[in-house]
Amino acid sequence: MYFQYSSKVEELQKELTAFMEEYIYPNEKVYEKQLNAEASRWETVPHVMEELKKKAREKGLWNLFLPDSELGAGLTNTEYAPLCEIMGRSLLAPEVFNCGAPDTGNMEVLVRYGTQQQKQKWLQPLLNGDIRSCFSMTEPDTASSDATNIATSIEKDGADYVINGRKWWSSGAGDPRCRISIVMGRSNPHAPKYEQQSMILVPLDTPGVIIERTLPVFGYDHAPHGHAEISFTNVRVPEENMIWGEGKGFAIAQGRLGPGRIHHCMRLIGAAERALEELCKRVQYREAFGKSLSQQGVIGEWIADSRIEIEQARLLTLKAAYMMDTAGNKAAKAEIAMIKVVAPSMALKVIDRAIQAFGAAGVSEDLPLAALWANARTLRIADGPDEVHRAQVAKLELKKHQINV
Ligand SMILES: Cc1cc2nc3c(=O)[nH]c(=O)nc-3n(C[C@H](O)[C@H](O)[C@H](O)COP(=O)(O)OP(=O)(O)OC[C@H]3O[C@@H](n4cnc5c(N)ncnc54)[C@H](O)[C@@H]3O)c2cc1C
Repeated sequence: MYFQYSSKVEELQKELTAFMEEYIYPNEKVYEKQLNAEASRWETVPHVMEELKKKAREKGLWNLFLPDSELGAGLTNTEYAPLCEIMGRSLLAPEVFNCGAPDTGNMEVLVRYGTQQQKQKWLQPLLNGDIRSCFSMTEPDTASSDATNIATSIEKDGADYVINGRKWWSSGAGDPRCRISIVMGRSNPHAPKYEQQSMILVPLDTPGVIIERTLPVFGYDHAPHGHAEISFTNVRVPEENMIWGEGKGFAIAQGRLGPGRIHHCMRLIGAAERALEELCKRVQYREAFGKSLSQQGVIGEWIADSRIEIEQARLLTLKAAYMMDTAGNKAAKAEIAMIKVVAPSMALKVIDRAIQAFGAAGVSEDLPLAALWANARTLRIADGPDEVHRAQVAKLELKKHQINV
């Protein structure tokens, strides 16, 4: 095993860290202030965001997630992991580097499965950071952790498809720059179970698409990004909007969700690192009962456990990334499922200890900890709940040790 990052990655780590310190952390509060100064938190994007995007792009810190070197930075998953981790230290950062969800997953879909026309119309503006996108799979009325349940219909009608259904938790749909959704729905109800669903491109300004509301997460509205409930009523799009072909929804999901899931895990490690750093600084200057908090035995244990848990999660993330690079996303499914269980729980524990060490300040919005915790908690559900990933790991393990009964 070789644990050293390449010089290219080390250089990018340095540049990203410098950018975070100079531009991201000082602008977290500026972003919130600009958002709150608007009449509505949903209608405009704080101008500091576009300024930061411009700076990041000028410095070449742009589309780092895309392995395709003509379109992205040409980094492997293993190379991208430590960089994505740095971005995960702030909820503001991923978008600044055009590396935010769900756009990254949607761009990967278009790169892999899109037609030339789809790429020109939707991929290029996404790569440029000119528009944003959302992904609409989950439905309020179906248990969406099992995507075979997805009930939204996609019916062929002449040279069009007509979509009817209701989605929710379409992240990013609240953003005024969000123009397009990749919608998953049932196009072939009589086909075998895993060939019934398709993914289709639906511009959000198509008649019949209505954003009904956005859903807050533990009280955080995540404006202007948001998580939207969207109704689709007789929504008509041309047949060329179908991605790859009818019935390919599951096949695309396999390609899309692997990278998306591991990116979340990489960012969670960064969030945990930031929390641990804040904790360590705090406990050295804060005194209670005659000595600094760092001298209270239990706090030393929190610090040690946090460091141990972060390192474990990072190694598993890198193993998953390595498997994706060398054996492909499908072959890496056990590692992706494992890290998707490990990373959110690890981050929750580490961030929670930091919150505790800050006392009441820890749960306030003066610090980023509460928001980071809320975000990490959603990732035990979003992109598949823990239980489903554990079931996948168990299934693969049992397959390895099959006996005849
Ligand atoms: C902040 C956030 C952002 C999201 N963004 C998006 C998005 O952009 N696009 C999108 O389409 N969706 C998005 N989602 C939705 C998310 O992917 C789904 O919530 C998730 O897949 C679970 O589906 P469900 O909510 O229908 O839960 P259900 O399917 O109803 O499951 C409920 C619970 O049942 C249990 N369960 C399920 N299966 C099993 C099993 N096999 N064994 C044991 N227990 C089980 C689990 O505890 C699970 O949490 C987002 C969710 C959140 C919270």
